[in-house]
Amino acid sequence: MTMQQYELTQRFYFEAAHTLQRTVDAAPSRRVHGHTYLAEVAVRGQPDPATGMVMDLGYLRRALEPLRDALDHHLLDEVPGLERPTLEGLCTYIAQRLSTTVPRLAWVKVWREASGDSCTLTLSPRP
Ligand SMILES: Nc1nc2c(c(=O)[nH]1)N=C([C@H](O)[C@H](O)COP(=O)(O)OP(=O)(O)OP(=O)(O)O)CN2
Ligand SMILES: [Zn+2]
Repeated sequence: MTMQQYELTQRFYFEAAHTLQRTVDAAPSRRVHGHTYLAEVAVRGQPDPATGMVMDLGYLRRALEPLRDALDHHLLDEVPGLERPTLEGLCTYIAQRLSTTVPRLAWVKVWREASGDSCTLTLSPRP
């Protein structure tokens, strides 16, 4: 029988400003402007027989709190450790920040509901 894998997810949102250097819509993108972002992270695994949980969601929520604090109402261009203020950069940043505190991270998704833009970073399982 194949081993069953569960994905446990937790979502948060943040409001943030940024500027972007790009060739499409270059002038408005260079100006400081803001978006409402949503981010979701998934942990993959099997429930611990003792608890029935892959991971306690309370633990995951606690791990996400400092991340939200670092991003919400910030100018993303100035957030230490966030190399690019793009959806891709945010996925990388969130994955890196969680890598030391959240085991078995499966993917990180960041999106903007209003425009329908999203990026998902899929993390390969550690050998
Ligand atoms: N690959 C990526 N491309 C773009 C990203 C990104 O994170 N990754 N981000 C942006 C911008 O943040 C930008 O503000 C969105 O611009 P745009 O697609 O032009 O949409 P807007 O709603 O801001 O523009 P309207 O002209 O109001 O529709 C761009 N690209
Ligand atoms: Zn933008």
